Amino acid sequence: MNNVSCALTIAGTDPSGGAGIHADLKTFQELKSYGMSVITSVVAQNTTGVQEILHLPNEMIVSQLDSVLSDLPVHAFKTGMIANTEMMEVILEKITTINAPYVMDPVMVATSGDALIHVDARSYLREHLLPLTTIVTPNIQEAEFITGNTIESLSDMQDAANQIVYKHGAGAALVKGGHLREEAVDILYDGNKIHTFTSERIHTKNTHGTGCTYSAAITAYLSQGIPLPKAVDKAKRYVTAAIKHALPLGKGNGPTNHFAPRMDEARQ
Ligand SMILES: Nc1ncnc2c1ncn2[C@@H]1O[C@H](COP(=O)(O)OP(=O)(O)O)[C@@H](O)[C@H]1O
Ligand SMILES: Cc1ncc(COP(=O)(O)O)c(N)n1
Repeated sequence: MNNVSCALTIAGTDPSGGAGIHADLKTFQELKSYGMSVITSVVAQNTTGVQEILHLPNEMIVSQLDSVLSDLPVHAFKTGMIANTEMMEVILEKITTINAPYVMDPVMVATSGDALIHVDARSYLREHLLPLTTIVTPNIQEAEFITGNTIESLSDMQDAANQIVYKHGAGAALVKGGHLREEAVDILYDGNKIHTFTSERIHTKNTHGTGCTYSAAITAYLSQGIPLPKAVDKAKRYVTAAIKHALPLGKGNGPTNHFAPRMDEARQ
């Protein structure tokens, strides 16, 4: 098979299959990019929350990155959960050698409310990793941390997206308003203009892994050479269908459904 698009995720695990590496690989597969993964932390979690976390030694993270980078092409990559500053430092050194779009999901807290990264690591992420990105995809809470400002309206989201690019050096910023208004509105600033992506709000508690799914879909489309903002537009459709048909599995917040976007497309 020629012209295969290769997408890499660097993130933590979710044995219940809804978030992290698992959501990323399912999304890459559904969108027809070849998926690869480097695991940062093994997370015992499910739809109700996080039970335990084991961080892999930094040497093992580097070793996994070397295994991939010495042997296979990477056409786009994303980072998710990177738990602490030391881990960020070793990952930074390796990813600066990759010549491909970089999507950062600045994961800080899980949908369940459990902290996924050390508080100190947030500043390192903002100061050192953010300037390397092609696009960063913060939710409101993460955008508030990055900018230091409260976000309560669409115009606050636009200001935050602008600031994340101009002041903090991201290539582009997609501020996700999933939790803000009746409609699910996301604001993208790509360095040229503001783009708005709106979908209906779906009344469901099954939103485990939505942020991972969205950023993985953007990564898959970028790996295929689709430019921003088209890649975001297509990814927004993917995640909306995945939430609309989210699976009522588990006792807490159920996972997104990766078969759903394909089914929706087939119906059109
Ligand atoms: N209930 C919902 N209905 C429709 N779209 C949603 C809903 N919740 C979140 N979204 C959308 O899902 C995507 C992921 O956003 P969000 O849930 O805010 O990310 P995170 O998981 O990082 O908190 C965004 O496009 C957001 O607008
Ligand atoms: C390993 C890992 N990474 C990220 C998330 C965030 O998930 P969500 O997409 O629901 O914010 C998670 N729960 N676990």
